[in-house]
Amino acid sequence: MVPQLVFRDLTLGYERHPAIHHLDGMVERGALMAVVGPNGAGKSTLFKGIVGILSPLSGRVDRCGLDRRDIAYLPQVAEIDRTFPISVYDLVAMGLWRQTGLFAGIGTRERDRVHHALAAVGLTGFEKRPIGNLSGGQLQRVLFARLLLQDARLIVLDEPFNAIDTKTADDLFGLVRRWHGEGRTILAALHDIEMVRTSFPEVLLLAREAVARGTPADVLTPGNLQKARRMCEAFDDDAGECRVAAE
Ligand SMILES: Nc1ncnc2c1ncn2[C@@H]1O[C@H](COP(=O)(O)OP(=O)(O)OP(=O)(O)O)[C@@H](O)[C@H]1O
Repeated sequence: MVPQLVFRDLTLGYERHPAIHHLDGMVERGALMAVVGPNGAGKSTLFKGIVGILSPLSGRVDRCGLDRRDIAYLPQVAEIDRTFPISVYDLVAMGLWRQTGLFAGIGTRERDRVHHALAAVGLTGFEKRPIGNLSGGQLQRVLFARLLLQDARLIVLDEPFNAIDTKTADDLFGLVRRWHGEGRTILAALHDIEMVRTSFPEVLLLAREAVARGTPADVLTPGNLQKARRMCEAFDDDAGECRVAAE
């Protein structure tokens, strides 16, 4: 088993208030892991810690030699500023920064790759559209096209299938399967428990700390899901750092 991520007594939070407490564990290289939990369980916070947007309050995330540029991150759609004046083509082309650098020009080969990525998500012809004119599902397709170009070893997807129709979710999950087949490590925060049961080999149930981890059949039991709900409801958002450790 080769680790891709190791959490060592990881505590993450905001303004010294922990949102994720004392997480230990490991994600294997090539894993396809769903992260589930009630609203406010800390899924997005964990992902921000993994990709390095949020520094730990204590403990650490070991990325096992991955460079930041080897990590692709799809934030929740709600976090994307759709008023930003950028076209579909330019947003997708941003996925090439890792290879081309920020200020290098884009040549014919790169242009072809952008067009191929857009074709792969079914958006040929949308190149000039401002992102503000897209539907939610179309924007999610654009963001997946950008991920395609990033060619990352670790792909972190925060609620990638929320508020999109079944066809779009199926199409985009096809890309996730493809990445998994290529040996990339994939983490996805999801609320669709049925999708996790049918499509993910591994799941982490979070409620500010790890409640359970393993196969969907072992983790997604009524007892564990109820426990996670109770733990989230009982959590004190104003708690100081290391409250748990001090108890
Ligand atoms: N920028 C922030 N500043 C302060 N607190 C935050 C911030 N972002 C999240 N939190 C808090 O951290 C806790 C965990 O939130 P997080 O967004 O990680 O949960 P989540 O599991 O992703 O929830 P959801 O399923 O609703 O997206 C919540 O109590 C939330 O209010």
